[in-house]
Amino acid sequence: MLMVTDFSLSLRQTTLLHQVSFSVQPGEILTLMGPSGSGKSSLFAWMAGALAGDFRAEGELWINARRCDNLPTEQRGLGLLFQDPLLFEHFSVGQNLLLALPATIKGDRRKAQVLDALNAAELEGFFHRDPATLSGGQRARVSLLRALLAQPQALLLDEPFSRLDQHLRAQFRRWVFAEARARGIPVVQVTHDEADVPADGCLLPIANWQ
Ligand SMILES: Nc1ncnc2c1ncn2[C@@H]1O[C@H](COP(=O)(O)OP(=O)(O)OP(=O)(O)O)[C@@H](O)[C@H]1O
Repeated sequence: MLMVTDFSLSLRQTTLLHQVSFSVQPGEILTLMGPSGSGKSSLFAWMAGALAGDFRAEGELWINARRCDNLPTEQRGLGLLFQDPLLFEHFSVGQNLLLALPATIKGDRRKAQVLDALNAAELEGFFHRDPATLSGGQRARVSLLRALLAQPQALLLDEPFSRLDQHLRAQFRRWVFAEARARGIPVVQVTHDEADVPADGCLLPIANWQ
């Protein structure tokens, strides 16, 4: 389970968010929606341990009963998906995915797991592909595989569907949510599009404070 308690965020003298709390069960999808500039991406950056700039943040982040807000990013166990998936462009698709695997997976099992994941994502034959040659939908799927292969405790989605055309968007969204449910991963997403909110998901409005 992922839980945020009493999260407050201010930027210089301005309070952006005041005591926001939520929890997300395994396989559940929580959607944060709110006006531009209300602090949604900054909340994500704080959860990921990457809040920079002049912000002041308070609150607690718990992931599977472990307090994480004081841990370095790499120890939080979060998978992240953004609007513009960043891949290592000088590595192949397969190498990008191998890098995501935990060190506990050894030897031949590493490549086998990556090949299985590519097959499951209908990307068979893509192991040696140069990321620069991928379509938007293929790149999105590779970025999700990369997040999932790292065996995350929770997934944060910051508008990862918004750059895809409508058909691909619906398809990719279904796939992301199905994977999260099947693996019991709690998901928090930020979106501006109500179509991204699953019928059985929860919606948390983030309003401009004050
Ligand atoms: N690095 C930064 N330094 C200073 N101010 C910043 C920085 N990043 C964002 N801001 C400001 O902080 C506020 C919150 O920004 P944030 O990106 O979290 O909002 P958001 O709700 O995600 O907006 P959007 O829906 O437009 O993505 C905005 O007023 C923004 O201009």
